[in-house]
Amino acid sequence: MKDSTMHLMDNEILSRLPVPEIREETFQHSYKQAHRREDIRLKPPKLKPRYDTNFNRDHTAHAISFRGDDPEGVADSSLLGSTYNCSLNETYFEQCFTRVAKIGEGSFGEVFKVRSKEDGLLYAVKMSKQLFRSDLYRQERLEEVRRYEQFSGHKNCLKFYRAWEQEDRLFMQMELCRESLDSYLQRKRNIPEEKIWSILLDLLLALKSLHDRNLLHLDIKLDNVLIGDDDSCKLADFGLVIDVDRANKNQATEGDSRYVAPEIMQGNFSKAADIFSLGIAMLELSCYLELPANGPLWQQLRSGVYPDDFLQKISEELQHIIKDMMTPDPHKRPTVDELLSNKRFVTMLQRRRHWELVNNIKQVLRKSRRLAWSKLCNLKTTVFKIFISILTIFRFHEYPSDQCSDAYSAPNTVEKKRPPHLRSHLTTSTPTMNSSKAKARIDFHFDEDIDFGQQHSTPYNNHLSDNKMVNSTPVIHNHSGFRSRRDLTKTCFNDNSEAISLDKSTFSYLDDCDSDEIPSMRKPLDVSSVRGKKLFSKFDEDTD
Ligand SMILES: Nc1ncnc2c1ncn2[C@@H]1O[C@H](COP(=O)(O)OP(=O)(O)OP(=O)(O)O)[C@@H](O)[C@H]1O
Ligand SMILES: [Mg+2]
Repeated sequence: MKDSTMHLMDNEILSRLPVPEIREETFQHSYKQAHRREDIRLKPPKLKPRYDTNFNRDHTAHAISFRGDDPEGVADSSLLGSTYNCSLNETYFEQCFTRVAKIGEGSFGEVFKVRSKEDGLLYAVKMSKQLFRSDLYRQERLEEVRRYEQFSGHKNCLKFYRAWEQEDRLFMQMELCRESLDSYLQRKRNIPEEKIWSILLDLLLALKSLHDRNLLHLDIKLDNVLIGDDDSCKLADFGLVIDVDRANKNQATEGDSRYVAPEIMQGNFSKAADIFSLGIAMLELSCYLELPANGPLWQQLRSGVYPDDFLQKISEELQHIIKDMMTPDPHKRPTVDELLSNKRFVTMLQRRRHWELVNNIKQVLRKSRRLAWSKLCNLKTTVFKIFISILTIFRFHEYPSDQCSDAYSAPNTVEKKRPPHLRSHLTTSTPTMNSSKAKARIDFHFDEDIDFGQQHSTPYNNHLSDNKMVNSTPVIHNHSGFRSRRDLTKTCFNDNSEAISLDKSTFSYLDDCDSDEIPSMRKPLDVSSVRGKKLFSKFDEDTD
């Protein structure tokens, strides 16, 4: 009886909400990378920039800022600091930063951890993946700069330093955060409820600053929340932010389908859509639930059917607030102010204010310690370089040369007994830098000698057979019920979207790696978002 009722309810839900039409490969950036060469052959040549400016003809970097009078947001190079010499052949990025590592990638940008040559501190630089192909595309990217500048002063929004464009690409220098909330969840799995309340409060405060200005974020998800040095959560990725008054389906772009509010499918954009996304993100965070990207479970979560067995783990108070935020009817969802007036948040805010001074002092101390350490590191590096130079002069030391690799092919040499050596030239998927220095060369020691060319995707993917790529947004074909993220940690998907189990032997080359750590190890370079995917196709058909 119960089954048939559920069945009827499912059918009713299915007829009510359009399902996002998302094909598997839209989630699989790595998949796209693997087929990149063929793609290039079939595609017409890339469009040349069409916008009518003279800025990049001379390849000089130009600062972008909306803080001045210019509504176009274009400022001169003086804002870029004194270190930059535009007559040199190197880009501003190369001249002023040392690239430490690639820390993230989304649908629009690649993010690098860098050290500034100006002050020796670490920052994050987000570089747009695609060249500006049109004025509109460039304006859209620049809009993100405007929003970052607007919210940079808020404690719970990502701090922004400067932006510039060079060679038809946008660069943004931002505070470096420890990790995203998504990778934090992947690492911790069971986050204490106290912490979840604190995260929710941080994000509500960030969202309030947007909603008070009549702006919508439209891409709230765990991947777009970063954890700062002071342990607070910061809302990031303002690429889809839009004014409520302009928010209709022609101007706005919907975010990740896992977090999208149901009414967005009807082209109805409002502040309530952000509340829904935050609510479902909190459900994922507190219950470690794998959010579906489409299908019946996607429908259920948007129709007032909640995964009660998962929700049992958390207090009724938290359950209640999450369910409220996920109410299917956008008009019945609480606003940010209503949520913040909850007694619990009021008490938490009072306590925070009480400790504000102590926390600020702690933060200043931490920053000065880091600054002193980075100066010390610079000093150590200089001393070491001088020492090596002296040794080289007296021929006690030789710099490694490319000839070294020949030793591996020489028979009966000592080197042959070394562990097999894999050389991979990792470059970004967007080779912007002319200088060969820009290509980070990384050597890995794995089981076999493999050279896999110049793709940027994570090398361990290549140990799996072709296209068994793992992505942070896998398409789930199991509709039997809600799943914990834990269930997917040892699963990846093959060409036919069939789940394949990954056991530790698959990753045997990761010798001392605990199998539980596998997912987080392969996570960082995955593309998390399906932003910009057209979800309206069904709606469009219906209305046409
Ligand atoms: N300041 C930062 N510090 C640390 N990591 C960062 C920072 N900015 C971005 N990242 C990492 O890089 C990833 C991609 O960044 P971001 O979301 O800004 O790019 P995007 O292309 O706009 O993404 P999306 O696909 O969500 O639209 C983030 O999910 C995060 O993991
Ligand atoms: Mg993002």
